[in-house]
Order: sequence, then structure tokens, then C-alpha cells
Amino acid sequence: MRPLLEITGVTKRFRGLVALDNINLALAPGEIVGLIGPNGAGKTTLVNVITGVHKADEGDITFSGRSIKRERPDRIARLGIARTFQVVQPFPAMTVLENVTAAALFAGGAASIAEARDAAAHHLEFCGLADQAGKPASALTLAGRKRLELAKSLALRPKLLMLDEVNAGLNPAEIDNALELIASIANRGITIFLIEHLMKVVTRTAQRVIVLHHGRLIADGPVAQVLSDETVVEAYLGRRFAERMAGAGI
Ligand SMILES: Nc1ncnc2c1ncn2[C@@H]1O[C@H](COP(=O)(O)OP(=O)(O)OP(=O)(O)O)[C@@H](O)[C@H]1O
Repeated sequence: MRPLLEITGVTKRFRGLVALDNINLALAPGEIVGLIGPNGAGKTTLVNVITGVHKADEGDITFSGRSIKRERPDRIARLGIARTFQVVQPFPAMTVLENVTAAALFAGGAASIAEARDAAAHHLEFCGLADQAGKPASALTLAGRKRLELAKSLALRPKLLMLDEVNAGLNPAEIDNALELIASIANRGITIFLIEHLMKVVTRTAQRVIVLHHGRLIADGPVAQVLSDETVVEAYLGRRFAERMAGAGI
């Protein structure tokens, strides 16, 4: 099957620092892929390069078969790549519904504001926020703001959704709920790239995991295989984690 996203030979430097070093990877339609790695490994830089926030110094990025390397971030978003941010930033004075309506209008395709509002209401329902629609976004809890972020992303009608630490700061019950929501988004055929520190999230949700370390891709494969990979254990996970995973039969 043709990959939805293909990254070939991508390098990104910040002055002397090589933040991404000759990265090659592909995401197939409908996959859930985890992206892990220690602080400073290059995870957010990779997302920023895919979304056009930073331009790659070398290499190419194709989406649905066409190069997006030189496209602007707004154009890339409209082509079907959405992302959430580590720090969620809704328009605080606008209602929850208005926030998602604004995203739907940005995406284009709605014939009128009323149509965008209807689509937004549908996304809020899907994300379990229908009863909060009339509240100002500032009134939401952190878990609520993360759901709002997901609803806004869905309003862009993405083919690829990149979730940057979407579970950070949530309690275990909230994480369970968020994972259920992520799985149901994937069930709609949306490819998910899950940038995570929480290993539990990756092992429970992703089929495949990619590991970055010092800007290099050091592993890419099925979750169980990567988590028992010697290089990954040494570079990132640590011996105790690997033993715990083996004990849990993962
Ligand atoms: N705009 C920038 N200017 C200069 N250096 C940057 C910039 N963005 C990232 N870097 C550097 O690039 C490297 C990779 O950073 P990046 O934020 O991509 O890592 P990360 O894996 O997302 O880390 P974390 O898990 O802490 O978010 C780091 O050394 C970082 O300091």
C-alpha cells in the first residue's frame, strides 16, 4: 500500500546542532504509530518539520504522494495533517463550540458558519464534550482542554493526526478515557502519530513504534520487538523497564 506520509533522508540543523539526522520513515493509512525518545531526541522537531513550521535542510517529505517540503503550515494543515500541541492553547474567552467552529471554518469546506457550527457540534459530541459546548474554553479542566484540542484537530478533517504528549498531566482514569478516544479516532481511518513519554500509552495504543535518540532514528518496528531491542534499552528505556515488560508478556 502506498504510504500516507513518507520521510526520506530528512536532516534538520539548528546552527551547529543536528536535531534530525537523515531520518527515513513511512506511515501507512490507518496506522497508529508511537514516537518515543528521551528529552531533546528530536520528536517535536520532527513534527515541526512535517507540519512546515521548520523547513528540512535536506531530504523530502511526501504526503498522499506529493512533496510537501516547501509548503506553508496552513497549506499543509488543509491538505490533511493536523497536530495537537504539548501545551494546549484554546481561545480562552470563546466558548468550546466557538473554538471548534473556528477550526472548522479554517479548514474550509463548510458552506456557511451554521454548517461549520453543526460540524463542530458533531466533533464535540464525538469527543465527549457536548455538555460543555456553551462554556468558555477557560472553564475546562486540563483533561477537557485536551479533548477540545482533539475536537479542533478533527474539525480540520485530517488524514494524519499527530498527538504531541496528549496525555501529559492527566490522571490514570483520564488517560484511559483519552486512549479510548484515540482508538475511536483511529477507527475512523485517521492515521495517528503518537508522540509520547508515557510508555504505557504507546504499548496500549500503537501497533508500531519509532525511537529517536540524539536526532537519529534508532528503531522502527512492532512494539514488542522495539521495546526489547538492545539499543533502545541502552539508549532510553533502561534495563529495569525491559525486565518489567518481559514479565508482563509484552
Ligand atoms: N527552534 C530551535 N532552535 C534551536 N534549537 C532547537 C530548536 N528546537 C529544538 N531545538 C533543539 O533540537 C533538539 C531536539 O529538540 P526537540 O524539542 O525536537 O526534542 P524532543 O524529543 O521533542 O524533546 P522533549 O521530549 O523534551 O520535548 C534539542 O537539542 C533542542 O534544544
